[in-house]
Amino acid sequence: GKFGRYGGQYVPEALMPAIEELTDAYERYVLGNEDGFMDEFRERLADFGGRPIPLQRADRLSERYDTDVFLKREDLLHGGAHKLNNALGQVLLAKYMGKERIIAETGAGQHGTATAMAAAHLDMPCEIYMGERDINRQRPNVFRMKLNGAEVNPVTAGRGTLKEAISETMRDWATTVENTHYVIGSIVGPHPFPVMVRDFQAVISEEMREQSLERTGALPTDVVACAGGGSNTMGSFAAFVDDDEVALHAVEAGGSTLEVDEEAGVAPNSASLYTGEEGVLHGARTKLLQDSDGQIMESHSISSGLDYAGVGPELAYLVDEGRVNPVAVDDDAALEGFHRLSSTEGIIPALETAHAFGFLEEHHEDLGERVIVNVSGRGDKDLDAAIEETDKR
Ligand SMILES: CC/C=C(/N=C/c1c(COP(=O)(O)O)cnc(C)c1O)C(=O)O
Repeated sequence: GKFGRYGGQYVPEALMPAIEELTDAYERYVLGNEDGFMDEFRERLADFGGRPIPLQRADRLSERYDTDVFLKREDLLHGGAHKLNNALGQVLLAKYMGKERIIAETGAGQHGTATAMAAAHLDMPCEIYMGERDINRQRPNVFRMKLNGAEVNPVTAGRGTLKEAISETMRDWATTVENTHYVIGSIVGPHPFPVMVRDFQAVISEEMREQSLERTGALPTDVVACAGGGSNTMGSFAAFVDDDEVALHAVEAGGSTLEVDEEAGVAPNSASLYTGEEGVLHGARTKLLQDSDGQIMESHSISSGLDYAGVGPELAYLVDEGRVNPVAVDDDAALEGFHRLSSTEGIIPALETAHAFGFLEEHHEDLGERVIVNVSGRGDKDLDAAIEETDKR
C-alpha cells in the first residue's frame, strides 16, 4: 500500500481490523472479480450510471486554442459528476462484504449525493457528514442527499469543510466497523482506499483511451484534470501512466494566492502538490499544506471540492517522479473558466472543473495537438456561488 515514501496505513489500532477486512475484500472482489463483482459493478455503472460517457470535441475551444480539444463528459454521469463511479463501486462492495450501513464525508456534496444515490439504488441506509460551511455553499446537493433517503450530519468543528468532515466520518467508523462501511470520496486515506478508489475511477481513462484511438487514431498528447483529493485526476490518468508520451496535468486550486501566511496557519489555496510538504493526514503519508511546526493549515478555494489541505499519495508520488505536472489555478481564473465553458460550449461546469479550463486558457501554448480535459462535474450546484463571486469582482 505504498507509493514510494507515500501511502501506508497510519490509523488507530481500533481501525486496523476494519482496514484488514477491507483490504481482503478489495483483493478478492476488485482485483480478483470474485463472484463476478466487477462484472456487476460495470453492468450497474452502465444501466444506473449511464456509461460509457462521451468524449466530445469542443469545437469553439479547439478554434480558440488552435488545437483539438476533447471533453470527457463526466458531468453527464448520473448525479452530475464522476463521483458515482467510486460511490457505486464501494456501496456494492459493502453489500458483498455483508455490511448494513453506509457512511461518507462530502465537501462539494457531489460525493455525498453519489453515495446517497448508490445507497438508495442498492437499498442500504446512508449517513453523510458535511461541514456547516459546505452545507451553506452547496445547498442543492444537501436537498438531493435527503431526497435520496440519506441523513446529512452537519460538522461544526474547525472551518466546517472537507478536512473536518473526513475526520468526523472516521470517528464514526471507528465505533461502527462491524456493520458499517465508510465510502471514502477520493484517493486519500489508509491503504487500500487510494488504490481502490483509483481502480473504480479508472473507467474514465479506460474509455478515454479507447475513444481517442477510435476518433483520432492516436493517444492524446495531454490529459488535464482538476485535483482535490485526486480521484477524477487519477481516474483520468490511470490508463496513460505507462505511456510517457502522454503529458498529465493535475490542476489544483490556487485560491486567492499561493503566498502562505505561516503565522495565521492559513493557506489561501489548496495547492498541496504544488506547495505542500510531506506529512500524514487521514491515515496516509502524502503532501500537505502545513506550517513550519507541521500543523496542518486551513486551505481555501472558491470550490468546495478542491478545498482540502491534502492530496492522494499516488498523485504525490507521480509528481515527485516527474510523471505528473502539478499546476495551480487561482479563484479568478477558475471563475473565468466557468463562464468561458458555459458561454462558448454550452456546458456549465462545476467550479472544481472550471480550474482545468483556467489552466487551458493560461497554458494552451505549451500543449500538444490532442488535448483531453476531464469535465469532472456540472455546475448546477454552484450557480449561486458563481453569481455572487462574479458580482463581487
Ligand atoms: C470527497 C470530497 C470531494 C467532493 N468533490 C470533489 C470534486 C472534485 C475533486 O475531487 P477529486 O476528483 O477527488 O480530486 C472534482 N470535481 C467535482 C465536480 C467534485 O465534486 C465532494 O464531496 O463532492
